[in-house]
Amino acid sequence: MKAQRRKEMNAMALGMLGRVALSGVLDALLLWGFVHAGVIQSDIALFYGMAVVVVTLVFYLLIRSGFQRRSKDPGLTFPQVVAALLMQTGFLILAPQVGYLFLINFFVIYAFGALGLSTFWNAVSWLIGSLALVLAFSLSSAHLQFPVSNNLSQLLVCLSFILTLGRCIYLANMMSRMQRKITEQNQQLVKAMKRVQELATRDELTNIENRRSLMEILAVEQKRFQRGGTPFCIAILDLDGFKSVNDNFGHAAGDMVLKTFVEIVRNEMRLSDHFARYGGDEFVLVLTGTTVQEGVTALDRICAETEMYDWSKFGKDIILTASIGITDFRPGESIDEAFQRADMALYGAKAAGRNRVMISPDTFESSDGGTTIRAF
Ligand SMILES: Nc1nc2c(ncn2[C@@H]2O[C@H](COP(=O)(O)OP(=O)(O)OP(=O)(O)O)[C@@H](O)[C@H]2O)c(=O)[nH]1
Repeated sequence: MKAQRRKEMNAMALGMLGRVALSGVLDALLLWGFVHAGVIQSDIALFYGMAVVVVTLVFYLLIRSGFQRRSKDPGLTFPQVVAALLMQTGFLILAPQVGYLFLINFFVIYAFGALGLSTFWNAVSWLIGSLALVLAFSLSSAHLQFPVSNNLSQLLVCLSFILTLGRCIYLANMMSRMQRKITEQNQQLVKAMKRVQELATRDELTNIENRRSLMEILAVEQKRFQRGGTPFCIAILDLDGFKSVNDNFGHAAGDMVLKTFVEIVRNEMRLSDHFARYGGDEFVLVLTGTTVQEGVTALDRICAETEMYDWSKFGKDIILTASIGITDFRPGESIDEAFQRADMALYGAKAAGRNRVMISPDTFESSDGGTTIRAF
């Protein structure tokens, strides 16, 4: 993976170097035009062309050698910027007759640098460029010219501006494409993180909270209870005879039953309640801000809805009911203690004939199909 990434980085760096070389060749051709227009000597154009070839070759070999792979600047952007600045400054001093051409190249060089350099290294390259300019102006400002003395040189000046603008726009466009790509990657990352979070906290089959998430929810509710005394109840819900659905109609039918039961509960619970799959056909409802009596009313409705539901669409003659044990959370106790009480109440509901809500032992009440009865 790392080797692949390095290969990609190297290919990108070489691609960029190719573009820089092409830019240098364009300048060499323009200079050749100025030779024909009688503005400069041919050796300046020749020398410029050779400098482009040598600098490109040196950076090509350096990037290919891979010695910079582990550095923060694997594409050698900073050395390339400095080399280009010094080269333009050198030719500004050597050929001030076409000095404007080397000066406007500074814009292209800094646009190139902005693609890959940090703020610090951009500032350093700006400082180096500024010092080089001071040197160049102090040595050759008296001879600096804007060569528009004949038609050909006018045409070449116009062409050089067009090409420079084109190169700046090209680099700016590259930058905005890179930014778009980064934005897209960030969005994908956020999506992936959301998915990971979902996988960690959601039950895959029913898309409600899973056991792990339930424990976190209960810990939060416990703290809230300890701080402000906001009451909450824990109810454990279990389908009666669910195993026979699997055995007689297959796992897929069993899955549909579980999903449907979740929908029944969701229709009856309040938005502030939490619903989790504890495992298999066992579910937990955390009823917040609710007393046991209030909770029982909602749970009775769940029992009634489950009993009335037409389960036969998942398998001939399926009849399903739910047993539920409920307890309130009490001061000073642990989640485990409350949970055990709810579990005992569920056990009581099963033992008392199923299809009912049973309130935890020391509350001494249960219900049967909506009718509250004493059971403990
Ligand atoms: N289809 C399906 N079945 C599951 C899943 N997870 C657990 N089960 C099955 O659910 C059944 C739960 O067993 P029990 O709790 O004994 O089922 P029951 O028949 O409802 O028993 P009682 O609660 O005593 O009425 C087992 O057969 C498990 O294989 C699941 O994700 N999908």
